[in-house]
Amino acid sequence: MKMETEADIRLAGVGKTFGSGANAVRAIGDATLDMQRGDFISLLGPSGCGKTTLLRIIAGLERPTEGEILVRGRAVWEDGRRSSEATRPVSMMFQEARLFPWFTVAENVALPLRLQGVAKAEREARAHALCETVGLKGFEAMRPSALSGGMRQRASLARALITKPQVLLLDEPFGALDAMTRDTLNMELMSVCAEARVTTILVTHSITEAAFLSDRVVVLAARPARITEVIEMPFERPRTLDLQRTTAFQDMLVRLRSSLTGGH
Ligand SMILES: Nc1ncnc2c1ncn2[C@@H]1O[C@H](COP(=O)(O)OP(=O)(O)OP(=O)(O)O)[C@@H](O)[C@H]1O
Repeated sequence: MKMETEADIRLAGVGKTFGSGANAVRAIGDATLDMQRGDFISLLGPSGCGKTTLLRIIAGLERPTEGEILVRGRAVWEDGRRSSEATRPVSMMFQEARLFPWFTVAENVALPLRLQGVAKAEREARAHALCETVGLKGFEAMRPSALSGGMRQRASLARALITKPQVLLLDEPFGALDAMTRDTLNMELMSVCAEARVTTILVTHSITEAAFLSDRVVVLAARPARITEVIEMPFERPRTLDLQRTTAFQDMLVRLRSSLTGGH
């Protein structure tokens, strides 16, 4: 069912309890949030507070026990069933690259198109073009085992983008990489998302990363995840790494840290 709504993503009173009775784990309390097309938000919160669960619910990988999620006006879950129509424009990327070792880089990147039944020539052309966009030109024919961790995440990002998603969900995608590689990939991510006006939600443990990339940072309290504050990042775009050295940015980090620790 298509409902009229302004928001690109709408969370309305979303809650999730795993298990029942004495073994019940309340992972998410009552999450309500609207995102417009092209918004970039980060979810920041203590470890185990339910960030990944919230992302999985939006992607349709996990069923909420309460509330509703709309993507572009369509309910992700209806009568307990996932709507593949609602999740079609959604792509998700994980901390580990999850590439298939027996496929080449280009084959891995093209895989979602193969699953959609796109013809080989078009798959290859699009995979090669995207490999170039994410800095993997010349590596298309290699196996993932021949790539560095950063390059594997580039391939993983290309695979997430190949279906031209309108919504991108990122679960600490560069968390395992060194700081320099992470900065580079974050810059590229920001420009790709801005260019295609992709609505993006990033789960991160890094306050700096959240402040640098986002339009708004959603601060979550410890389990069950509850949104305690939504803070605007009023920095002009396009942003460069120099922004991180400014007083305004440093002040924002202090503000975010204080919000994360509940003002203590
Ligand atoms: N399938 C499941 N069954 C039972 N409990 C679960 C399940 N998945 C997650 N949980 C619990 O829900 C809570 C939230 O987990 P989640 O992975 O969403 O947190 P997180 O904020 O992403 O953690 P981190 O920052 O450490 O990655 C945790 O207590 C976790 O143990």
